[in-house]
Amino acid sequence: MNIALFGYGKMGKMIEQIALDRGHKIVAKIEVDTKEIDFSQMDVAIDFSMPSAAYENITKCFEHKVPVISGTTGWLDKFEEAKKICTDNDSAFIYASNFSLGVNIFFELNQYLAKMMKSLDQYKVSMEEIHHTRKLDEPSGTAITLAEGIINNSDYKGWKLENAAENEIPITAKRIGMTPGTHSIDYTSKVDSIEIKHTAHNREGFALGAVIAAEWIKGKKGIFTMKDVLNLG
Ligand SMILES: NC(=O)C1=CN([C@@H]2O[C@H](COP(=O)(O)OP(=O)(O)OC[C@H]3O[C@@H](n4cnc5c(N)ncnc54)[C@H](O)[C@@H]3O)[C@@H](O)[C@H]2O)C=CC1
Ligand SMILES: O=C(O)C1=N[C@H](C(=O)O)C[C@H](O)C1
Repeated sequence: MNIALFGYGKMGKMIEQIALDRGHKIVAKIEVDTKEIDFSQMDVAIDFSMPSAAYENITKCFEHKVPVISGTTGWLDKFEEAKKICTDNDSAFIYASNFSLGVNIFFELNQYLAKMMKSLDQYKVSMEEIHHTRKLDEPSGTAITLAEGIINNSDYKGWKLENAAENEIPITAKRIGMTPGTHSIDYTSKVDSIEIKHTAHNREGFALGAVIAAEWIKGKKGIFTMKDVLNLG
């Protein structure tokens, strides 16, 4: 399959390595905003760029009917517009705040736990995410997906990084060294705590998930999620 990489930083390079190992060809590596892109050879585009660049990269691909796998976080204020442009152009799209298999299982576990905790008022939820010091956005996209998973299955109404109200989930974002990505959710009462945690040991899981998603989307039209790709029901 011919893959175009939008963004050739830490993730772009890791994705290239995995895609080549799986027999794919990299037909473009785009690192800056440019008008001279040849879309004709692309079967799928994978965007791991920057919050400020993702929307334009993704929508340009849709206009050329190139399916997109998007992993860039911090641009979701334009998500609905991007989905509309995908549909209008009969293209295909998967966005995931986290492409790793482990985190996608963790998303399911988080929702299941939130449902069980819903009626237990004595427990208060909180979340912590830790990433490397070069990360541009906070909280992480993964933390936002986790917070939405709790909100959709409980009486919590939102999330906040600081000064969370009683019905909001407090999120602490820490930036430490080279940390690839650690997310934990804690339910604490006066007598005990329950904690679930996912720790990425490196970036390989994110990159493999993105390449698997690219293989899966080839030839499809529409808007999908990693739940579809991984058959998580
Ligand atoms: N969904 C997931 O599983 C994961 C998502 N991410 C997200 O992916 C994004 C990239 O992460 P990293 O590779 O670690 O960052 P990075 O900073 O190492 O790489 C970003 C690259 O984008 C390039 N870039 C800047 N403007 C561009 C443009 N207009 N078009 C194309 N490329 C452009 C930069 O030159 C840089 O090489 C971040 O938003 C991060 O949060 C990171 C890991 C996993
Ligand atoms: O920027 C990163 O590195 C990561 N970003 C994603 C996020 O914001 O959740 C996924 C992963 O945690 C690594």
